[in-house]
Amino acid sequence: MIDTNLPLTDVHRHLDGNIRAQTILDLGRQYNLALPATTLETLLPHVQVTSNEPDLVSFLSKLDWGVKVLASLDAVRRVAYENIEDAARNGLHYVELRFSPRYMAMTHQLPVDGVVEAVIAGVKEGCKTFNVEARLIGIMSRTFGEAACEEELNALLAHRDGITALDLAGDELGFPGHLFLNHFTRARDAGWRITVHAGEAAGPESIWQAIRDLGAERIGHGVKAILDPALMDFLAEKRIGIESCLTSNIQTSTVPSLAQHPLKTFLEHGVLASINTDDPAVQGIDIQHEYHTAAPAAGLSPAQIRQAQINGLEMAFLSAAEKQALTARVKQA
Ligand SMILES: O=c1[nH]cnc2c1ncn2[C@@H]1O[C@H](CO)[C@@H](O)[C@H]1O
Ligand SMILES: [Zn+2]
Repeated sequence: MIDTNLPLTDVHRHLDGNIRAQTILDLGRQYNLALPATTLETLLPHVQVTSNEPDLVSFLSKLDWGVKVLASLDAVRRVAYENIEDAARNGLHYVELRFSPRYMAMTHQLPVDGVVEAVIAGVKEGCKTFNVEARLIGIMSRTFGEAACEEELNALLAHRDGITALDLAGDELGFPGHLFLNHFTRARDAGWRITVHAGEAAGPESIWQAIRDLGAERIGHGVKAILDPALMDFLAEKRIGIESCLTSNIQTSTVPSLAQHPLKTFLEHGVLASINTDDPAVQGIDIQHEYHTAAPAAGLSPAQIRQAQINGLEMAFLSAAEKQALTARVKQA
């Protein structure tokens, strides 16, 4: 199902939603932290989704143990490095990793800009070791409000050259996009690309708002676009990328079943949509599962799955020359 002559990408993957359970155990021991369990088997239900959660916010609480063990900047560097190792193991040639530095810093009061620096360093080292190409997307966690997001943005801007784009994630219903207009103006002024989690918990108006007011060139999830025919046309015409995450949308109860997922309709409508993971370690999935199991269950034909793979590269926050170079490297291999 995956075309091995084409780059395999994942452009929607949370670095801090992809901390290995084994690493949570290791760091808990290393820093003498109280964890809810002491073996991998008994820890898993606390750090992984075992059955679908009733809503997005319940799902998101599953990420908390991963960041609670980040007791030092070394720990942050380790999880960043392991994210690249995992990407390589999953067969990814290119990955965009997004992370919320203030969320990662919160439990142990790490310096937020230090977290940004440690993530950049760990990813850079990983890319060299594992021959994976990566870009970083800074997340503002909307769940903590406008002031916290400003702090988060300032820390990201302190390392602006190591960051490619800005995103807004967390509780979409509780903290709508209009609260963050100034934040996104600053991000665009810094020359960053923009993607926004929208139309996951809230409706199509949230997607319109992300595009028109926040400057989003891509949308995370965008599931609710299906409810608005004018928006569907607009997305297709303007080549706005939709970062679909199939299994995630089931686990958050955003979509009742894969058979009812709108990705197939997006592709039929000519929308630039791709297949991505979201929070693979928390979800207990990887990109291979999304292509080989979730996509067929969502009704995608082999040709549509291939189109989604092509779209993933087109949507990537890379220059045309960088995309060409990546394609050439994969063909040669
Ligand atoms: O599927 C999702 N939808 C919305 N926000 C998410 C999702 N997965 C993770 N985060 C949020 O992203 C930040 C960590 O990178 C956290 O704010 C987490 O709650
Ligand atoms: Zn996400």
